[in-house]
Amino acid sequence: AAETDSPSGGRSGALTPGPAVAGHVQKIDVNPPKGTRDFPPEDMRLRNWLFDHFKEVSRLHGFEEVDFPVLESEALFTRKAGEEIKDQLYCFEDRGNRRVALRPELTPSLARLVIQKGKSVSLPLKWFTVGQCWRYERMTRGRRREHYQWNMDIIGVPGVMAEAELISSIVTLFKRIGITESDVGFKVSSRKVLQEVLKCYSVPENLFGKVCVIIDKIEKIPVDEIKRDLTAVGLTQEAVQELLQVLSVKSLAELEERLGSSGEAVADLKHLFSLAEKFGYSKWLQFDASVVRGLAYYTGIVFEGFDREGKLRAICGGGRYDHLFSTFGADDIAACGFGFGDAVIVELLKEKGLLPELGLQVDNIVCALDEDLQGCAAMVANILREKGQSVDLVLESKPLKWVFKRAARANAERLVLVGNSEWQRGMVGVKILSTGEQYEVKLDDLK
Ligand SMILES: Nc1ccc(Br)nc1
Repeated sequence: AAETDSPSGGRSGALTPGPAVAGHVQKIDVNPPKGTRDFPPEDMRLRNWLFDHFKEVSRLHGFEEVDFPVLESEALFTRKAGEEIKDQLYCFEDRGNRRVALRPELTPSLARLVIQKGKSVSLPLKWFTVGQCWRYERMTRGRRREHYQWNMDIIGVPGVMAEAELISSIVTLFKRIGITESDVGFKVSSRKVLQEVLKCYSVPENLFGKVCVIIDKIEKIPVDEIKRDLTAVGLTQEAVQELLQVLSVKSLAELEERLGSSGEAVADLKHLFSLAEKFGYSKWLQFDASVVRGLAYYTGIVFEGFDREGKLRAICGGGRYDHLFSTFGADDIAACGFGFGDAVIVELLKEKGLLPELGLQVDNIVCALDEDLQGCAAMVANILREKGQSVDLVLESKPLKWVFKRAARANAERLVLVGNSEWQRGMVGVKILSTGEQYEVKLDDLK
């Protein structure tokens, strides 16, 4: 039966456990909650491989790691701009009657911590985190409800060197995992383009976020719906027309013709593209006036990483958010950042045949040949572990055939066998599994 959320919040369907029948326990549903994932060892190795690259790139760029609770006050995310992220908030009332939410994104938590730290931290801040983010979406669309996001943020730098540095970080990541500029690119624009157009039509500043959120849907819903939604928030037909035209501008030169050279939008974008030359990633960037991103708080440069074959959703996205802090009642601080999810990138690596082969790897299997030598085997394991060697210690009596099979599965370097006669002479048996070479070695010489 199709899985649907029943009003009671339970789930109907073939696998849902029924009530315990008197005398025996009904088998539980061993799958994780709808829209969530387990990470069994082979998936966890891939996740760690990816996250280790995230963290190494952040370290290379001089960023400090931070973290926040996955549970936040709902107030952090209740922006009134019609964002999808708010419609899908995984929120509830806790036992203390507090409105809380599983975070749908990391930037508001980061802003909260920066405000909390206040003058005790010196700007600029370069902070990064990798954290799980949540959304509650009716499973009718069968989409995931959680993913992990790598975020890097620069707080306190108003100039576009900050955005250039963030894009440099992402390019570095792509290169490390074998993705090139022929596989992906970055669409770059600035929300100041929209701001300058809206200003010409005397559209009140407080509508800016809403207009951007509507326009972000331009490739997802019919243009007539976009026009209707823009009109509904109070834009005139002329303003709507001009907005849609400026979004179809094909080059920075054409944008400059349209908006003039004196505006910040053109200046910022020209500066960013010239910095891209210096950073060496010009080939990765393209101006695309239609990029606005779907988060209400962006105020300047926005960018998103895309796959050139056009098969996948955006790989990453980010931009400048210079007024987020004042929405939390604090003084504004110039800021920019990006989010990079753990799902689309893995789909891209699969497409490109770039998934790494990450088998279990252990240095030694240590095995007692007799039940009463288990303690001696533990001593051997200890000696090796103190030398930094990984040891899979066989914990119960097993036939040698089983031990060899486990050693092969663990891709072990060597097998260390603790036998009675050898032990009496202070020796253990060693077998190098790659060559079959076999020898005895004194315990003290084991390394
Ligand atoms: N914001 C958000 C959270 C979780 C997933 Br899956 N996608 C987007």
